[in-house]
Order: sequence, then structure tokens, then C-alpha cells
Amino acid sequence: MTTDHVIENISVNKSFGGWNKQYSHQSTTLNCTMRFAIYLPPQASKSNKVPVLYWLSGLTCTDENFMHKAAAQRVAAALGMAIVAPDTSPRGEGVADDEGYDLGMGAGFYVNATQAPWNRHYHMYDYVVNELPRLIEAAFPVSNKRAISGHSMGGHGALTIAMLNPGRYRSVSAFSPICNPMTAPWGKKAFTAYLGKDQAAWQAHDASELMRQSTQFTPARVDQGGADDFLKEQLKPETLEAAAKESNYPLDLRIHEGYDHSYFFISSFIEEHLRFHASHLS
Ligand SMILES: N[C@@H](CCC(=O)N[C@@H](CS)C(=O)NCC(=O)O)C(=O)O
Repeated sequence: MTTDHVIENISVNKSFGGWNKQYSHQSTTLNCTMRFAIYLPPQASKSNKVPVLYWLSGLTCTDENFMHKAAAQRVAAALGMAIVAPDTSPRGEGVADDEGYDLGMGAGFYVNATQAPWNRHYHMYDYVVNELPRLIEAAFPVSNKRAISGHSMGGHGALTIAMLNPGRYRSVSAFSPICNPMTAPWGKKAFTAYLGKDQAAWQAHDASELMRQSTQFTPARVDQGGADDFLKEQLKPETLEAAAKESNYPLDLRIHEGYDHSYFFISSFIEEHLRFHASHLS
């Protein structure tokens, strides 16, 4: 490990024979101290590097929501899969913020901000794609067999990051993703602030636009609750489905009647997502 990869342990909890841990580190990409969580299954050891799923959370979340509420550890332990959950934005004094829950801290949207004041710290795209996996693969017994998943804003992050980096992730999945942020209130607000008014810059981070233009396919699964309050105005899975049809992208999209936007939905289907990723990681 080089000095670029100095990490400080914050918590350790044994879980299903493996370990749930939190660390902080100084991020050179985000220019602030960041926290992440990692679940290491019992199979992970110096002589046995395990594949790793990167989980991107939604608005208002930290590295903790998924690890506390998704109930993923039992199946991750059985499958021998590590899970890494970063925070959802840069943090700390001096980091630009907004009064709204959907902009600033807790709402990094997994893009590289080009607009002031956000461009000093808000580089979540580079952090997730480059700095974090470099650090994780240097510091823990995990391999470079990667998958990516996320929820809502994090579902948007997972889909766009996978499509912008073909070959980097073996599979991608999302719960209740923001499928067409260019036309959704959450996305329009964040993209205007972080990327500016020119919508050409937004297209590169819109899952539906990317899927419509895709010629290289990463296996993709999306699950959406039919009783999600954000479904019609913010999430728009029908737009992603239409885009997949246009490019013949093999998207497995499922709508589940009665489920809402919460972690009660995620925990109900997380096992299916982990098994989907395991089938592509092995
Ligand atoms: N209306 C909600 C929107 C935020 C929200 O629903 N966040 C989702 C992701 S988009 C979440 O995971 N919240 C944290 C949790 O359920 O643990 C609020 O004001 O907090």
C-alpha cells in the first residue's frame, strides 16, 4: 500500500462470519475526508481475493444506509462477495452545500461538477470510477472483478457509470433508478447546478440517453416498486425501457406491485440482485 492509500478504521462488526467495517480517508479527488463502508465475506483472505460489488446510495444517504437496512450480508457471505458503499457526496466544513435535500451534501449525483462553487469538491464520478476502487483493491483482499448497483440517485449513478465504462464492471443493477434525469425535477436541479445550463453536458450522464446509444452491453437488471411515490415524476423506467428497445440493450426491467421507494423494497429483492451479479462475477 502506498501513502495514497492511508485509511483509518472507524468501526468493525462481525456479520455472518465476515466483517462489516467503516473507514475514513483523505480523498485527493474530492479534496476532503471521506467515509466508506465495506463488507468482507468470510472467504476473503490474503490468498483469496473476492469479487466486489460497489453500491451507490440515494439522496440523503451516507455509507451507512445500505449496510444497516438492505440485509445484504447473509447472501454476500454465502456468495463470497465483498460490498463497498461510499458516501453520496463530499463532506465537511468548507464543502459547498444547499438547503435542499436534493442538492449539495448527500446529493452528489455521481458526476464531476464543472460549475462554481461545486467544482472544488463535487467529483463523485471520478471518485467512484477511479480513486475508490484503486484504494479498495490496494487495501483489501478484493479482486478487480467488479459489479455496480445502486438506488434512486445511486441507481442513476450505477447505470451511467457502467455504460460510460464498458468492460470495467461485469454487471450492473439498480433499484428505482432516476432513469431520465434530464427530464426529472431532481436531475434538472442537480445537473443545472453541477454541469451548467447546456444540456449537451447532461446527456453524458442520462441513463436513457446512454442506453439508447449503447453498442456495448453490460448485463443489466432494474427493479422498480409500482407504489413508489417518485415513480412518475422522477424515475421514469418506461423511458429506459424504450431506450433499451431502440438499441437492443438486454435490459431486465421488473415492476413490483405494491412496493415503495424505501429500503423495505430493496431488502426484499437484494438477494436476487446479489445472485445476478455473482453469476457474472464468477
Ligand atoms: N423525500 C425524501 C427523499 C429522500 C429519499 O427518499 N431518499 C432515499 C433515496 S432517494 C433513501 O434511501 N433515504 C434514506 C433511507 O431510506 O435510509 C426526503 O425528504 O428525505
